[in-house]
Amino acid sequence: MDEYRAREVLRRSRQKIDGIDRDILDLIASRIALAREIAEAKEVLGMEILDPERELQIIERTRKIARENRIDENKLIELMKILMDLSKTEQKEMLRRQ
Ligand SMILES: C=C(O[C@@H]1C=C(C(=O)O)C=C[C@H]1O)C(=O)O
Repeated sequence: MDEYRAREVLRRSRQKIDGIDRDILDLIASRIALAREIAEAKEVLGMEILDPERELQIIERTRKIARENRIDENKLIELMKILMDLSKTEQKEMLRRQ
């Protein structure tokens, strides 16, 4: 790869990463919106916000996807746990505000 091409790859790849980051953040917002809906349903059903069995399923699915894509599985699981913590915080906040 010559220098001209390398600069082009850097510019284009960063542009794509910016688009992907935007999509990821939009998807996180959609995930939180769904979690808020789930919180309302759980309240009607008398269920706890925390569902350890469901979280375990999500973690196992994440582990599988990490392995398939050769991504550090502990890091990817850590990321999913942050997303789940975020959704539980938002669920609690939404029920508190009701
Ligand atoms: C969103 C839910 O509530 C909690 C948050 C979860 C999540 O962010 O995926 C999963 C299980 C629950 O601990 C749910 O029960 O589906």
